[in-house]
Amino acid sequence: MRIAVTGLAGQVVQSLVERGPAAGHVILPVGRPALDLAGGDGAAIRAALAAVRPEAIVSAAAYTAVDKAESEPDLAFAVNAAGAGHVAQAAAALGVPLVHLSTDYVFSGEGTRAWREDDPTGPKGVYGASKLAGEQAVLAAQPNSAVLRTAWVYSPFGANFVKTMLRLAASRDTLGVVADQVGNPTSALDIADGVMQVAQNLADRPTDESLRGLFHMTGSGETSWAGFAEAIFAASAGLGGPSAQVHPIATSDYPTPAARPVNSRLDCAKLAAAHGVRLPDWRLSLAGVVARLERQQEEAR
Ligand SMILES: NC(=O)C1=CN([C@@H]2O[C@H](COP(=O)(O)OP(=O)(O)OC[C@H]3O[C@@H](n4cnc5c(N)ncnc54)[C@H](OP(=O)(O)O)[C@@H]3O)[C@@H](O)[C@H]2O)C=CC1
Ligand SMILES: Cc1cn([C@H]2C[C@H](O)[C@@H](COP(=O)(O)OP(=O)(O)O[C@H]3O[C@@H](C)C(=O)[C@@H](O)[C@H]3O)O2)c(=O)[nH]c1=O
Ligand SMILES: [Mg+2]
Repeated sequence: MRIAVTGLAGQVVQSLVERGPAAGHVILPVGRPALDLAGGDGAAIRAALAAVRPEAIVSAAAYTAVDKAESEPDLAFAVNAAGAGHVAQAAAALGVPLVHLSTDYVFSGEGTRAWREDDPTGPKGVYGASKLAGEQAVLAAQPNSAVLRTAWVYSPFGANFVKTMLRLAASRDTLGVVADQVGNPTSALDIADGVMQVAQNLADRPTDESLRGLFHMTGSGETSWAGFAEAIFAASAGLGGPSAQVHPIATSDYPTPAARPVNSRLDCAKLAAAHGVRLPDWRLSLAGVVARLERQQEEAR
C-alpha cells in the first residue's frame, strides 16, 4: 500500500521508512513545511496529504516534549489535539483508513493493574491532556481509524531514553533513575511493524467494527525506568560500550515540571485479539537497538 505518515525525522516515521519496503509498502513521509500541524490550517494539511495519493494514513507527528508542554500548552494542544483532528478530517475526506498514535500518559497512573482501553483516563500533565483531546478529535472525525496508545518509545532514531542513558554514562559512573514509575518500553521499529499490520487490516476489512477504535500497543513485559536503565547498561557493557551504576531513586527525588503516571502499564490483549498483533518482549528489541547504537558510535570514531 501507499502509506502516508505525518512527520519527517520522528522515531516512528524513520522506523516506518526503514521497515516499509520489506512489508511491501511504500512509505510517504509528509511533514513541515508542507504539513504543519501547528498552523491550524486544515485545508493545507489535507492538500499536503492528498498530494502523495495515499491508500492509508499514519498519524505519527506530535508535540512530544513532556516537560516543555507545561509551559507551552497552546502549542501542545494545537499540534496534538487540533492538528491530529485535521489529519483525521483529511483521511475522512480522502476516504482512507487512519492509524493514529497516542500515549500511556492519558492515564493517571493509580493502582497496579495494567490499563485497558475502556478504563477512565486522567492525564497528569499538559502533554497527556493534549494527546487525550487528540484521540477524541480523531475518532470523531474519522470512524475508520485505529488509535494505538503506545509508551516509552526508543529507537536508533531521534531523541529517547536509551540514547539519553548512553550519553550520560559516557561521562558519569553513577546515575539516579526513578524506580517507582512502571511501564512498557517499546521499540519504534516494532511499532512500525504493528502499525503496518493494523493499516493493512483496516484496508482489507472495511466493515469490520472490531478493528476500529482504541487499542493499546506496547512491547511485551514491564519494568521501571531504573530497570530499563539497568538493562540498557547491561546490553551496552556486553558490547564494550558505555555503562553506569544505576542508583534507584523515588519520583520525589527527581523533580520535573510535568508529573508522570506511576503505573503506566498498558494491557495489550484487545489488539492481539482483534488485529493479531503482539509486539516482542522489550528486552529482545532493546538488545538490537543498543547494538545498532554501539555500531553507529564505532563508525563515528
Ligand atoms: N516518544 C515516546 O516515548 C512516545 C510517543 N508516543 C506517540 O507516538 C507518536 C510518535 O512519537 P515519536 O516518533 O517518538 O515522535 P518524535 O518526538 O520522535 O518526533 C515527533 C515528530 O512530530 C513532528 N512534528 C512535531 N511538531 C510538528 C508540527 N507542528 N507539524 C508537523 N510535524 C510536527 C516532528 O517533525 P520533524 O520531522 O519536522 O522533526 C517529528 O517528525 C506520537 O504521536 C507520540 O505522541 C506515544 C508514547 C510514547
Ligand atoms: C534523564 C533521567 C530521567 N529520569 C526519569 C524522569 C522520568 O520520570 C523518566 C523518563 O524520563 P524522560 O524524560 O526520558 O521520559 P518522558 O519524556 O517522560 O517519556 C515519555 O515521553 C512521552 C512522549 C510519552 O508518550 C511517554 O510514553 C514516555 O515515553 O526517567 C531519571 O530518573 N533520571 C535521569 O537521569
Ligand atoms: Mg523526554
